Amino acid sequence: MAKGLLIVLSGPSGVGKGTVCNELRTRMPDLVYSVSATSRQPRLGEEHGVNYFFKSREQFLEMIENDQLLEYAEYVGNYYGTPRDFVEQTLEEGKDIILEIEVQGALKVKEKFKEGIFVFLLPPSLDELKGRIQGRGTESQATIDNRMSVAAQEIGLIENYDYAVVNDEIDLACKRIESIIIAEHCKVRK
Ligand SMILES: Nc1nc2c(ncn2[C@@H]2O[C@H](COP(=O)(O)OP(=O)(O)O)[C@@H](O)[C@H]2O)c(=O)[nH]1
Ligand SMILES: Nc1ncnc2c1ncn2[C@@H]1O[C@H](COP(=O)(O)OP(=O)(O)O)[C@@H](O)[C@H]1O
Repeated sequence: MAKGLLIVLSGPSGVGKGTVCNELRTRMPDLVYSVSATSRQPRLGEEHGVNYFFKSREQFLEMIENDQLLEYAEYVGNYYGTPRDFVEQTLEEGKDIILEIEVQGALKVKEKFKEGIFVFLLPPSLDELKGRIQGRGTESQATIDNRMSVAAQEIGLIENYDYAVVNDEIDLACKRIESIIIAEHCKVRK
């Protein structure tokens, strides 16, 4: 059986990765989502095992030690990482899986999975990006400033990606990503 496709969706904080992924879940029910582990505190409404596997820093370090993570990164003071077994198992079963991760982690995945499909989600502008983070109301001003400076560095690494998708409207952004996945399935693999 052919292996599934590994799709990596990255982009700055607040660009709409979570929103786009939620919408894709409805539109592409066969696409599997990788649930990451993190040492950050849950936000209101977030559930363990659904949004993230919430871990203490010690538990997270133990996962690194035991080689349970495909990649991990420290981002604005917290650890985030992709559980390895679930990804490998899903691909072996011939199913497509999407990882929503930041740029350092995406570059590490690229070293291991050259055949992965790397998609960068862009905001229409940096002002719009700041507005979206502020509008979400989940971060303090200091965290927002920090995330904005990380965002500028992240956008500078876009050349490592296969596709750039602007998230101007959710519907359009999802259509672009759906089209990419469909096209990748039609590709002649050499
Ligand atoms: N490297 C890596 N980054 C992750 C992982 N899970 C989530 N992230 C990224 O970590 C960053 C911060 O995530 P989060 O605190 O949930 O904030 P938000 O995505 O900006 O709402 C985002 O860019 C996520 O895409 C992971 O498993 N590995
Ligand atoms: N295309 C869009 N147009 C307007 N607002 C959006 C769009 N996509 C996402 N948002 C809003 O931007 C904020 C950040 O989105 P979110 O999905 O949490 O981003 P991320 O997961 O990349 O940090 C949310 O309040 C969300 O409703």
